[in-house]
Amino acid sequence: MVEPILEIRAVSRAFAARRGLFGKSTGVTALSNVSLAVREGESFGLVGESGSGKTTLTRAILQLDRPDSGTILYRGQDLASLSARELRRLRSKIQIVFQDPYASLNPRMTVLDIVTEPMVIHEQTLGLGQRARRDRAAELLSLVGLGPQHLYRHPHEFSGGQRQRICIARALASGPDLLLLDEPTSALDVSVQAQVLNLLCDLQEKLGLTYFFISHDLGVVRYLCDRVALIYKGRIVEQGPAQLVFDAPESDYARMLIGAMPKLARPAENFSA
Ligand SMILES: Nc1ncnc2c1ncn2[C@@H]1O[C@H](COP(=O)(O)OP(=O)(O)OP(=O)(O)O)[C@@H](O)[C@H]1O
Repeated sequence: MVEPILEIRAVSRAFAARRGLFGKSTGVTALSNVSLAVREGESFGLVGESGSGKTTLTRAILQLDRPDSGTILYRGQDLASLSARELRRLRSKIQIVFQDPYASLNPRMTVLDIVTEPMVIHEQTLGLGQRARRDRAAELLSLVGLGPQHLYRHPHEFSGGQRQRICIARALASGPDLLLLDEPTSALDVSVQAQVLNLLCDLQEKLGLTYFFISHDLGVVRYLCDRVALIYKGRIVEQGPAQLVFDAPESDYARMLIGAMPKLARPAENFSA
């Protein structure tokens, strides 16, 4: 079998007890024995309601937080065993697009500075000089449907959808093969959501990207993802091919989620532009 690009093996993470009402200690188990594998070139959806552990897992994949136990492997390499240099290189291969394109762009920076910033951070790996970085930024903008005339503008001059395109261009700047998409369309109008989702599909096809798509929106996940895992209170309650999970859910939680969203029946109608 082909080695997964990303594998999560039995990852658990608890957070220290907080003092609750009446001085009672309350610990939080954010992730409990989570295992999943993402195959190269696929879109894998992680679906769960607020507080189910999605952000904690994402932070662990990005090495911003360490699990208490378990292993995270990128192309078979245990992230915990990498040297600082190897980790830097790895960070150029795994990038993230956040939910809110308004909050995730520095208003004082030009689009050129925003899109070239990862090229500067990963200069050792990419070896691009200033001129090459500018040319690459223009190429990336064109790839996401913007033009070179946008390079010297600031984020406030763009719509939400355009800002998310800039975020996607920035995420692609270091040449990643795995994109973590953290609710990338949920802050956008529905019509714009469809355009950004279509752009993500096109980019995946053109660049052979793998997507780890984090969402609580089952319609979006059903539209975009090949396989899906449902997470509830830090545990994976069901995972498998998206069609199977949506058409014949096995767990009560999956049935409840899917049953609560009747408009999902024909997702293509909702999203085709
Ligand atoms: N640093 C922390 N300290 C204490 N508890 C935390 C911390 N980070 C997360 N938690 C708790 O861990 C659980 C999982 O949180 P997490 O943010 O991973 O969920 P989520 O699925 O990403 O939610 P959302 O969709 O709202 O972002 C929650 O109960 C949360 O309160």
